[in-house]
Parts: sequence; structure tokens; C-alpha cells
Amino acid sequence: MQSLQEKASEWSGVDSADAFAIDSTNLFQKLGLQAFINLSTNFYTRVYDDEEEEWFRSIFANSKKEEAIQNQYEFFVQRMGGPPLYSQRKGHPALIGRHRPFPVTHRAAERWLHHMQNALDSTPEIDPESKVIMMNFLRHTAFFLVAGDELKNPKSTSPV
Ligand code: HEM
Repeated sequence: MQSLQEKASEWSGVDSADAFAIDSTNLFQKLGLQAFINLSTNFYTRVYDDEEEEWFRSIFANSKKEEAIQNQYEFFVQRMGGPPLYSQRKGHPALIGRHRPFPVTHRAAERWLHHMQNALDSTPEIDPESKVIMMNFLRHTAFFLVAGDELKNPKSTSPV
């Protein structure tokens, strides 16, 4: 059986070496805290304003925008070489478990990545090379979460 990581690589088109290139360079040191705050603010502004794809925006209906921004940038900071801001406040990220209430489908991952690509493109504090490194990690992780989401409804299980 394919592991979640293998599914993530196949579906995202990003192999593990490219996804985890974030561990060979310290993006937090390079970019600084404000770049991460700006990126997550930019991203969630796009998500909460998504009028073209209302179904996507509705996934975030029970989350407060300001909290979602903080959750995301604190996680990115700690995952990309900075202090463990997220875990100090909330514990282990356990991303699959924390996404369990939400429908993290292939389509949702593509919409999430669409907003993230646009957010990166309009965050001038992040240089082009760092954007590529970040996007490879984010794309792989998005599909890792899709693979985790499918564990909720294993297709092989027969209905009872
Ligand atoms: C694939 C599509 C995705 C969907 C539909 C999705 C959806 C959501 C939603 C609805 C929340 C709740 C907002 C909040 O209260 O913080 C959330 C939280 C979060 N997401 Fe995602 N997400 C996706 C991908 C990702 C990816 C790729 C990452 C990391 C690389 C990520 C990291 C996080 C983190 C750290 C939180 C905060 C969790 C918490 O503290 O409860 N998400 N996501």
C-alpha cells in the first residue's frame, strides 16, 4: 500500500527531496518574521474574499480570520527555521488531525494552492528562489493532507 508521503508526491507532482528542501535552508533567517505575517495575511484575505468559489470560502466559515492568520504564520515560522511559536501556544501541529473537521479534497487543495501562489506572488518581501522552495513544500503538504483526509472514508471499506 502506498504511504501518505508517496501519495502526496504522486498527486502533487513534487518529490520528497524538493518538498523538504525547506530543511536545507533557513527561510526564517533569510526572510524575517514580518514576511511570514504578510504572507499569511495576504493568503487569508484572499480566502475570506473568495467570492468566485463560495464552497471554498465556506470551509473557513467557523474560523476567525485573525486567528487563522496567526495559526498559519506561527506554523510556517517554526517549520521554516524559526522559533517554535505555534507549538508553544497550541502543542504539536498534528496537521492531519487538525484538518479532520474539514473537507480537504483534491479540489480544495488546488484552490488553497491557487490562493497561496497568488499570495506569494504579491508578497515582495519574499525573493523568487524562496518562493519556489516554499511552494514545493506547500504543494506537497497540501496533497499529504488530501491523502490523510481520504483515511476518513477509506474507499476499500464496504458499507455496513
Ligand atoms: C489542502 C487544502 C487545505 C484546506 C482546505 C485547509 C483548511 C484549513 C482550515 C479550514 C483551517 C482552520 C482555520 C484556523 O482556525 O486556523 C486550517 C488550519 C490550519 N491549516 Fe490548513 N488547509 C489546507 C492546507 C494546509 C496546508 C498545506 C498547510 C501547511 C503547509 C496547512 C496548515 C494549517 C495550520 C497550521 C492550521 C492551524 C491549525 C490549528 O491550529 O487548529 N493547511 N486549515
